[in-house]
Amino acid sequence: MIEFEHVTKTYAGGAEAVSDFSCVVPSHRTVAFVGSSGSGKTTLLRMVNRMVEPTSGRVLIDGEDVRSRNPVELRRSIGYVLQHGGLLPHRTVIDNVATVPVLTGLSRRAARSEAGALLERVGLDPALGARYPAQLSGGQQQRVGVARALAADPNILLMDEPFGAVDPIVRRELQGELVRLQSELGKTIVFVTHDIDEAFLLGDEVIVLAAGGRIAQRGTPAEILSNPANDFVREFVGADRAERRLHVAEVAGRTLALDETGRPVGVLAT
Ligand SMILES: Nc1ncnc2c1ncn2[C@@H]1O[C@H](COP(=O)(O)OP(=O)(O)OP(=O)(O)O)[C@@H](O)[C@H]1O
Repeated sequence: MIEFEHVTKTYAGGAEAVSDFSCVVPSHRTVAFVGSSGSGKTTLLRMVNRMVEPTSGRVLIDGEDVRSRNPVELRRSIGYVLQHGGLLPHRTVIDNVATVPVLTGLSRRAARSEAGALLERVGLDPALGARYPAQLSGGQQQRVGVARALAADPNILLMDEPFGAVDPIVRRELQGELVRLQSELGKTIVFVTHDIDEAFLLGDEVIVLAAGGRIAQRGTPAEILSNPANDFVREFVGADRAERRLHVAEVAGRTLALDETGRPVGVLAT
């Protein structure tokens, strides 16, 4: 479980990027932080692995203040996936995935063998392990990024717009893979995105952020869709969803449009 307790962040010379933010990310669940550019999503995510220190407030993992943890060890114990993979360009794919397990004491041979299995787990042909990152497509690189984040078998995965730089079709594929992986692995995931559809698809709970890391609304996708808290959320949620194969169902007295996976994608006017 991750707890943000009244965290605030003011960067040197800047305005408050996050002000008085509190939330709980329960173990084995995915919480999606969604908001437009500059709403403080990345700042919040990086507080978890101490890449950003809050100006005030604290972040706890399983009840322990992250400030009491050694930052290097903390980062090695948490999976982190970035928009551009963050892969080391001069190392092969297999060695990129094996890096952390080697650092934590596994033999190179054992780490590579594990890395091969992880590549398969994220839907890649292990033969791609011999390539360098630049020799992979954007979608394949993101899969490697996920495999690398899983390599230390972390309880927590931090994902910062991990599918933001790939085309919409590959993006859908990667989202589907993550849903499948999460149902097998049950990690505690904080997923940052500016795409509300992605947040609804992946988040057990969604936190809609306004400027300054202020919470505009939090809830399950169905709660937010059936009852947007204000105009800001209503506008954020109201994108065109006509291309989906939809069906309707009654939830909490409202008629919701659900997509083929049963996820709510809109409220029908009555
Ligand atoms: N190192 C920094 N120094 C000064 N200001 C910063 C720094 N990092 C972020 N900021 C500012 O803090 C605010 C929040 O930034 P943050 O990256 O957390 O937002 P975000 O929601 O993740 O945005 P995006 O979707 O564009 O990545 C922005 O106004 C940004 O300019």
